[in-house]
Amino acid sequence: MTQLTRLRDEMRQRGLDALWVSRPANVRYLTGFTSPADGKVLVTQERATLYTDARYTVQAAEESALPQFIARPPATYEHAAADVGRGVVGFEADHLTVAGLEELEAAWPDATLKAAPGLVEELRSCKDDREIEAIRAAQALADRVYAEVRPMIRAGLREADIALEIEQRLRRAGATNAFDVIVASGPRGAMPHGTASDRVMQDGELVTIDMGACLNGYNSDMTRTVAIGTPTDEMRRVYGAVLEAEEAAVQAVKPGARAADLDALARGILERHGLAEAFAHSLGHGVGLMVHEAPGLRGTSEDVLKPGMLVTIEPGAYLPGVGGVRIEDLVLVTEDGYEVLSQAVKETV
Ligand SMILES: CSCC[C@H](N)C(=O)N1CCC[C@H]1C(=O)O
Repeated sequence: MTQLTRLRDEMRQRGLDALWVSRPANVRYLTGFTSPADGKVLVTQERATLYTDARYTVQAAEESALPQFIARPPATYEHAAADVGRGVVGFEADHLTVAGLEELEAAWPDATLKAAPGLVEELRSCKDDREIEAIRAAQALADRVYAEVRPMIRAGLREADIALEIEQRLRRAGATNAFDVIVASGPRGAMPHGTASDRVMQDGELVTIDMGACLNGYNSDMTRTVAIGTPTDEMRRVYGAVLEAEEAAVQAVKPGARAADLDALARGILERHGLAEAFAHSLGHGVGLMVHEAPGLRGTSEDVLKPGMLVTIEPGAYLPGVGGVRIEDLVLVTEDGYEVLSQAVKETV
């Protein structure tokens, strides 16, 4: 079943005659258009039209098989009005701004606009073979770059030197950073989003590297924590606890597993090590056209894992003023279990 066919089924079930798609990752998913921030899609049961402007006339025609209408609002909305008519039109309430909604209401006075959050995101959460191969390739590149850069993580270099090496190598290979590289050394390891700073790394420290490649629009995401020299007994103990939680959660990945249960499994292990408070975020998230997408692996999630989902498993422990550890793998949910896509070595510290 194609993406549009699946989407139309969902729209029927929700009583939508049309869907106005504004979130860039969703626009890209449905159209293949690689500048989706400047595109929108109107999907009905009969038609799907990509709307973009004249800067993209050639590009959109090259990239998308969908019919295109090149214009800017209000001409965009005037054209779409013919398909919208008096129907019920879903909009992406978790993306469209209030001003954007007001524009649609003014342009389509006869239509009924209805919040339809998460419709395309739900479809995107299960990847097809082409998408899985794209993410596999992004992760393989990230693994290779990590292996090349790992020997450079030593006392006397700045965190930023490591991030720069990673970014340059990804770019030479035709990719970009999926997000600003996190290089958090020593006490900065207590910052889960500690993007690389000018701090000079020192002997006896742990260093957390969280990196991803974005290749052909698809992302990877992986974290390793490594030691420079010999870290303190306390940090070695924390590392062991995080590794235990990470491996247990990975091994529990399978179709039917509840995301909330996976989070609780990892959290329970860290709690037994006295690190419940130190695990300051959720266990993981889906990865695809966006670095963070469905499913959410957190305590409040109602998501259940299905084959084709690609998720991170990334428990961490953060001790303010002391340091931190995070270990993250990118894991594919298979028909009968899981496959770990991230292959970078996990070191003993
Ligand atoms: C800014 S993107 C961060 C990527 C990273 N692997 C990640 O997803 N996380 C690091 C801390 C927890 C988790 C998050 O929820 O941001």
